Amino acid sequence: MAPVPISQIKVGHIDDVQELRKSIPAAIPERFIRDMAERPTLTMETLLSSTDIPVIDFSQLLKGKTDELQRELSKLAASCEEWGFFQVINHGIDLGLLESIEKAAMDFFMLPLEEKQKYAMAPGTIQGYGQAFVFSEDQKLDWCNMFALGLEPHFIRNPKLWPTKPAEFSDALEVYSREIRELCQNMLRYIAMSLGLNEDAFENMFGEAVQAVRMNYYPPCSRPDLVLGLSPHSDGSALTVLQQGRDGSVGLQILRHNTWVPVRPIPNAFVINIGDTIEVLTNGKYKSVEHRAVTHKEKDRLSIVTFYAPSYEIELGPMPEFLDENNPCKYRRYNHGEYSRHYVTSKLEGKKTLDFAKIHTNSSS
Ligand SMILES: O=C(O)CCC(=O)C(=O)O
Ligand SMILES: [Fe+2]
Repeated sequence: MAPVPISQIKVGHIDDVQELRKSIPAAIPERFIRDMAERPTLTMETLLSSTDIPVIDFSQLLKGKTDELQRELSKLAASCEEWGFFQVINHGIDLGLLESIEKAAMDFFMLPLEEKQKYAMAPGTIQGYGQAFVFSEDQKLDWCNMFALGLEPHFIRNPKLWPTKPAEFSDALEVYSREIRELCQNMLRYIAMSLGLNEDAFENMFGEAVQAVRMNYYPPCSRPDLVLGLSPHSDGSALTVLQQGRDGSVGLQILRHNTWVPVRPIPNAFVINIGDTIEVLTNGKYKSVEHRAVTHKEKDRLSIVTFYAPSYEIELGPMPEFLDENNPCKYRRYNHGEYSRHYVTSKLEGKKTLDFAKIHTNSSS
């Protein structure tokens, strides 16, 4: 998340969805109502019939040079190639930490609006409380309140946006983000191995990696069939780690073979997905898959999302290992800081942000 000073943006009035829900529970202002083509289908049938995203057992990856490791690496390769998403179980992160960050996030969202607005996200920026990615008055809004903070390296932090309430918030976030950083580093090592690369290939390339967190709170919505919790997008990161609140609704959906597939949460597991950076580096072998969030009539939902990305300074493009006569180069080389800036100054619109790097050939779509 590069700091982007944008002054001339007119976003119009943005209703706070929690306040809307409290004052007029049935109201859905026009700006939240999606065009027909974007409205979600939310049948029980979809939920029951769809295949679950793959599950990776992290404890199997830790097994050194064994058959178990090889099996799990093959599963990881297939998950990244065919799904772009997987859930990670037995990740070894203390469950107490997951609970404490969930509580801190939830307690923050439950504070009075005046308190949360002390940390308001300025229009066109992406840190603080509010709705990110809104750049015009006619843009549709998401049924979501967000609270986002830059974490690493420290220069991306804005200390004024770190809340003093709840009192445990900052400490919980510090401890949590250290553990998640390590998980990201480990996962990138295994992802490199699953590609037949040197295990340090990504870490060596990334420099001092950028890490940010976004907490998304989706209150219940009286017409979940008309709105989206979060617009379709791919992540601008290398890797994203998502923790879902306990007892929340099923809300995350991924686009697979042109169908929106719900991700059913496994208790205490993380959902991990490939971001745009890995798609570019692998020349599209591993894909950053489009996803969105939907809302629920009675239940609310919380997600705590960590984005892990290369340092802004690095230049990247497809690695030579993924190029040959059958696999022509699909992306140009670019500076990652520039891509980050492009990402955070564009509205969420499917995989459109990656057009920034795509080389358009006659045969490519
Ligand atoms: O809340 C979710 O499940 C999706 C969140 C997400 O995709 C994001 O924050 O980038
Ligand atoms: Fe996302």
